[in-house]
Formats: sequence, structure tokens, C-alpha cells
Amino acid sequence: MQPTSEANQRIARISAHLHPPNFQMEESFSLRRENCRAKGAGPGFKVAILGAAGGIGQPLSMLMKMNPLVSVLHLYDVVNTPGVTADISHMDTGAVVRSFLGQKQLEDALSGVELVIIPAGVPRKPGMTRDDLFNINAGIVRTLCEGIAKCCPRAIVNLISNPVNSTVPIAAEVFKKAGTYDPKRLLGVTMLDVVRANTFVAEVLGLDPRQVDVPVVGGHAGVTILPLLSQVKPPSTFTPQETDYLTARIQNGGTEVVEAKAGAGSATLSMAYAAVKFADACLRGLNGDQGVIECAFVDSQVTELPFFASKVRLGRNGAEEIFPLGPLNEYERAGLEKAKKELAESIQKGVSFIKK
Ligand SMILES: NC(=O)c1ccc[n+]([C@@H]2O[C@H](COP(=O)([O-])OP(=O)(O)OC[C@H]3O[C@@H](n4cnc5c(N)ncnc54)[C@H](O)[C@@H]3O)[C@@H](O)[C@H]2O)c1
Ligand SMILES: O=C(O)C[C@H](O)C(=O)O
Repeated sequence: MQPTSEANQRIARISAHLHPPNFQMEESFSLRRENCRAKGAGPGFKVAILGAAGGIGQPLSMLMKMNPLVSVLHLYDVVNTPGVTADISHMDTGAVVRSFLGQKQLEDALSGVELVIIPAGVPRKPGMTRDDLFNINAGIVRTLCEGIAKCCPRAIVNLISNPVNSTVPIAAEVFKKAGTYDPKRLLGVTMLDVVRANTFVAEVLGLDPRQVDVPVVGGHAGVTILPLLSQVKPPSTFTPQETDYLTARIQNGGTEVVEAKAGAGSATLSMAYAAVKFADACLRGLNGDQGVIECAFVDSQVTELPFFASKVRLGRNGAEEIFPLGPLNEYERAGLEKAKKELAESIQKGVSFIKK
């Protein structure tokens, strides 16, 4: 008896699972699965992770595969994406995962993508500042953003690669040069500072961190990380010693991890968690959900600097509203002045890298 077309389809489906995702025959099966999902399931977004095989990239890819708002997940890196993709693609969650390896596949990785998350680049070792990563990571971010400008200029970009205070201005200049810059769609990820601040403040207050909300403004390096403890929710007061302790711990959270890892890199797992929390907020905004508010480092008029991190409202177009800092106490006003001085230099360094 001839196999029915239904049986043929079933065999094709099983075969698609058995072959590695980069296997040529898999291409058409994979596309068919994407199409089936597009017909059969609820709407979802197409997301790309650039640097997907790294310390952040791998857990971030796994967590995004679990996000019900993601229908297609493109994993791009210059190494190891076939293995990471094969592994993650076996998870029985909705998103279809596809692998893209090396510069030649960057454009395919970005085609039709609505949200791009970028954790590509080298991390710190003990004794280094984030700015010490500039020489290597600036070029990586430039190349990736040139790809975005060409292939998915309307995508929302979540930029994680350090130094964020300079890589976001670099990305903006690349997009301006390409004529695709939309300030609302470029977001430097400072969520880890908020996640840390919530955790450390909750410890001091004796609360569950999930009950605590600490706005963290400025940027993402040392004194540019400015927690606004006067605006903590639930409303709380801190002694001068607690304020000093918390501010220093939040500003040095990254260094605390770099030193504990003793040469094996910087925060990866907490960063993947923070990146997914932020990406999920961006997707909810794209989805039309109301009242999605998070801190991010964005093109801003909140201060005289061209970029600044503060609370933003995320919507269908990205950061649709940027909130002012609100009332600051004297301690925070002094912190703001220090933060602005360092931020101005880091921003200028990023801009000059492209304009030189
Ligand atoms: N914004 C934040 O809060 C935050 C937090 C933690 C780490 N970071 C930064 O994130 C970056 C990545 O950290 P990590 O621990 O994952 O590093 P990692 O070295 O473990 O991974 C980086 C990945 O980037 C890939 N990569 C390198 N060049 C690339 C290119 N041209 N295109 C695509 N991929 C490329 C590497 O192959 C590697 O897989 C670092 O710059 C780090 O400082 C930022
Ligand atoms: O500290 C680092 O170098 C990585 C990251 O920016 C962090 O805050 O953990």
C-alpha cells in the first residue's frame, strides 16, 4: 500500500527533527513548521539574538525560547550556533529556532526580525573597566548595527554589549549614517542595575525583592549608575549609612561578579534573566499592552546629555515616552552631577568612533 500524504508529512516532520538545524534538507521543513505555526497558533514576534553562543547568549536564548510572545527565534554568532540551536530547539515550547553562523549569514539572521537583542562582544576580567572593552566591542557593534540598518531597520534593538554608555551612541551614529535612525527603537539595556537594586534594597528592608521597585537612572558603569533610593516603592527611608552602602553596592554589582568569577568573565546568568525581563517588556509593548514601563538608556532630553537612562514607556514603536527623573534629594543631585560628567565623555567617545 502507498503511504498516504498524511503519512509522508509525518515522516517529513520526524526527519526535520532528526537532522541538525543547519542541514540543508531541514531548511524547507523548518520553513514549513514556521508557516504551520503562523497559521495554527497565536501571533508571536520574530526575534534575533546576536552573540547567542556566549555566556549571556546561551541562557538568554533558552529563556527566549520559553517566551510565549516569541514565534521565531534566530540565533546568530561567529561560533557554535548550530550546537546551541540543536540543543534549544528540542524544548517543547512554541518558538521555532534557527541557527546562523558567521558574518555571511548575518543578513539572513536579521531578515524580517522585529526585536534584535545584542549580547555580542568580550566581557571584563578583574582589574578592567567596561571602557577597557571599547576597542574590541565598538567594532563588533558597528558591524552588527550596519546589518540591522540594512535588513531590519524598523526592529527594536536591545543593546547589551559593553560599554553600553558608548555602544548605544555608536549604534545611533551607524543608524543615522544609514538614514534609518529612529531614537525610540534603540534601547541600551540597564535592567541588570534595576534587578540588582531591587535585590539589595529588599535585603536591607527585609522584603521579597518582587515587592520592591527601585528606579536606576544615568548609565551603565560605575558612578553613572544612579539608584534613586528616595523613589523606592514601597516608600521607604534609609539611614545615611544604608544609602552609602546600597549606592556603592548597586554601582559595583558588575565588579562584584567579575571578581568572584576570577577571570572567567562577568555576569551572565543574572544578565540573561534581566535581558529577558527587558525583552519581554519590549514585546509586550509591541503587542499593544498598556502601561509597560522600565528603565533603559535611550536618546533623551531628560538632561542636557543626548543619551540618558530613565524610566520609559514601551509601546508599539519602542520607547514611546521618556519620563523625567522626578524629585531628587541632595545626595542624588550630587550623584547626578558626577554621573553626567563621566557619561558625557563616554557618549562622545562612541560618537567620535563613527564620525572620525
Ligand atoms: N548591559 C549589561 O548590563 C551587561 C551585563 C553583562 C555583560 N554585558 C556585556 O555583554 C557582552 C557579552 O558578555 P558575555 O559574558 O556573554 O561574553 P562571552 O564572551 O561569553 O560571549 C560573547 C559572544 O559574542 C560572540 N561574538 C564575538 N564577536 C561577535 C560578532 N562579531 N558577531 C556576533 N557574535 C560575536 C562570541 O563568539 C561569544 O559567543 C560583554 O560586552 C559584557 O561586558 C553587559
Ligand atoms: O560588569 C560588567 O562588566 C558586566 C556588566 O556590565 C554588569 O553590570 O554585570
